[in-house]
Amino acid sequence: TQSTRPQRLLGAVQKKATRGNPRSVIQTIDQFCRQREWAMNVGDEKGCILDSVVTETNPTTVLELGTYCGYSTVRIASLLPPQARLITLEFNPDFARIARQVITWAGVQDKVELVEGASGDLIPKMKAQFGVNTFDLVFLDHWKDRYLPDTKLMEECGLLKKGSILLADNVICPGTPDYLEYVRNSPRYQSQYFKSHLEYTKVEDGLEKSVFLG
Ligand SMILES: Cn1cnc(CNC(=O)c2cc(-c3ccc(F)cc3)cc(O)c2O)c1
Ligand SMILES: [Mg+2]
Repeated sequence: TQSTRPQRLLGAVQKKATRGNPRSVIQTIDQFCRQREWAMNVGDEKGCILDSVVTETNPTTVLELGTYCGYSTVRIASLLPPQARLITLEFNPDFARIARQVITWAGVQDKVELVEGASGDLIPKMKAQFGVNTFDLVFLDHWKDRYLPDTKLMEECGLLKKGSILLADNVICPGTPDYLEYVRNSPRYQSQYFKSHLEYTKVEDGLEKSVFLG
């Protein structure tokens, strides 16, 4: 039977990346996506912007919406201080299965909790079921039409505090127009656009960083 692209990406990681070395896992995936097959990881260019936002935020509790193969999960987790934790939500069980193996290969599994399910169902359970108070940083990289409803849901569930950072991928390509309009016009957010390119291409894309003002 035919392998899937995530399975081939995992194969490259297990063949070429050094176990326990997150940077080598990231480098291997980027090389695979440039030389073999494009995949919808945040990628190296936008990944550097993600790294700088993570390090300047120095978060203890991070939420990632959309794990895919775990590329950004590994990127973020590798920058977290020892006690910090990252909860990542993935709807697709096939992606989740691959991501768990990428995360373990990178050796960051102790900082990461991967939860399978729909973000709209899981966000209201964060406090009671996952012991979360508020998130210092949220990385939005899942279905583009879920960015806005899930942001409103996080507000309603009291998961954001004054100073919480939302960092959204793909605000230009594929685009999240309703989300952008909301965070750029709402008095409850201070937003900033980081111009970049769609992963592994010359197409314009970017990250939107929005600070929740409370
Ligand atoms: C199926 N699925 C499970 N999770 C998701 C959420 N992610 C995306 O949809 C996504 C899509 C693209 C993209 C795809 C085709 C294209 F031509 C241009 C861009 C890039 C990204 O960085 C993404 O995050 C989709
Ligand atoms: Mg993306």
